[in-house]
Amino acid sequence: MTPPLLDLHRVTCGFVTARGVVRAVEEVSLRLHHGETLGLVGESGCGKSTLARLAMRLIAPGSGSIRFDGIDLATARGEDLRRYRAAVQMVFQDPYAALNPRETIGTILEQPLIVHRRGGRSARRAEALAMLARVGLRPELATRYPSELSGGQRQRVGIARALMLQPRMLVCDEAVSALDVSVRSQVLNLLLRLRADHGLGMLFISHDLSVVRHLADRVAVMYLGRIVEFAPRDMLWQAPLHPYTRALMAATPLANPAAARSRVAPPLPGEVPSPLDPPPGCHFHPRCPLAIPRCRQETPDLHEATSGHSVACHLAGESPCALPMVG
Ligand SMILES: Nc1ncnc2c1ncn2[C@@H]1O[C@H](COP(=O)(O)OP(=O)(O)OP(=O)(O)O)[C@@H](O)[C@H]1O
Repeated sequence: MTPPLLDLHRVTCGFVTARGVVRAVEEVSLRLHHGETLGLVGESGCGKSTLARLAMRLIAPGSGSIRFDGIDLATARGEDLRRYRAAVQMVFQDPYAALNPRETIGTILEQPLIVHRRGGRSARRAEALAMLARVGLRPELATRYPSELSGGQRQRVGIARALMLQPRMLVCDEAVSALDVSVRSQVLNLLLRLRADHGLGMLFISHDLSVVRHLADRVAVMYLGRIVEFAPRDMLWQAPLHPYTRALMAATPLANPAAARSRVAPPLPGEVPSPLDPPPGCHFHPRCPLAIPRCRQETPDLHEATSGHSVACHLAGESPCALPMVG
């Protein structure tokens, strides 16, 4: 059987700080299949970027394992590591910060080919021009500098650069969050088209539910370092099971117009607690309108409530009808 493209198994990652250990990611298990887009949503600080950095092998987990196409990232060496590095690329939130201001767009696009020793000078230049066309940019832009481009054009360059090595997976961390609404939908549509053309797998991280709804096949909802719900996109929007997911949807009118009209679910009260000292039991219990004593003591497991739809909530499995409906 083909292994998943990305396979995280009980991954935990903490950061040691002067004030204690920040538990950024706790026991996260996720599988991303070939060609699939996995959306990862949650409020700021819940561990989304840490998960992206783990998948990019920029940091190593404290425990658990991460495999890419069967390759264990902790022990990968030589050819395996080289293959992984070419196959997994990242698109950043702020393309301006991610592009070298002193290099022309053409040179920026050629850089990955130079690093991976692919092609001669003229072949590289031709590939850079072809990639500009593929992301909807004019060839003249190859001689321009990042400062001469608009935000949308820069993000297209960021995407083009990520595609130069013909990767099999893109990690997009808030890739469209900095863009104006109209440019955002153009870039999202570009990503959709490229995904289809290249058969790309995508880990698509965003705090914006409407963006994830547009793009993702399956969605993982994260809260304070843990996955609290995981489901195919339509299933999640039709029947969100976790009170946190419901509250997030209610707080995002665009993600759920029905919820915007009739706010049955309560808005999200309070702030995300500190990951330096997360609440015991279910991390969400201090903000949960439905919390029962068990939620303060016992960590709910992420379990399959219906086929393909997992949730970590003591109440969701037992009496879904008790939960307020959104929309
Ligand atoms: N290098 C680090 N050292 C210490 N703490 C860190 C480090 N990186 C992240 N954190 C902490 O880990 C937690 C998770 O951060 P992370 O950036 O992964 O969350 P996020 O969901 O991506 O949030 P945002 O959308 O704001 O980036 C936060 O409390 C953050 O302050």
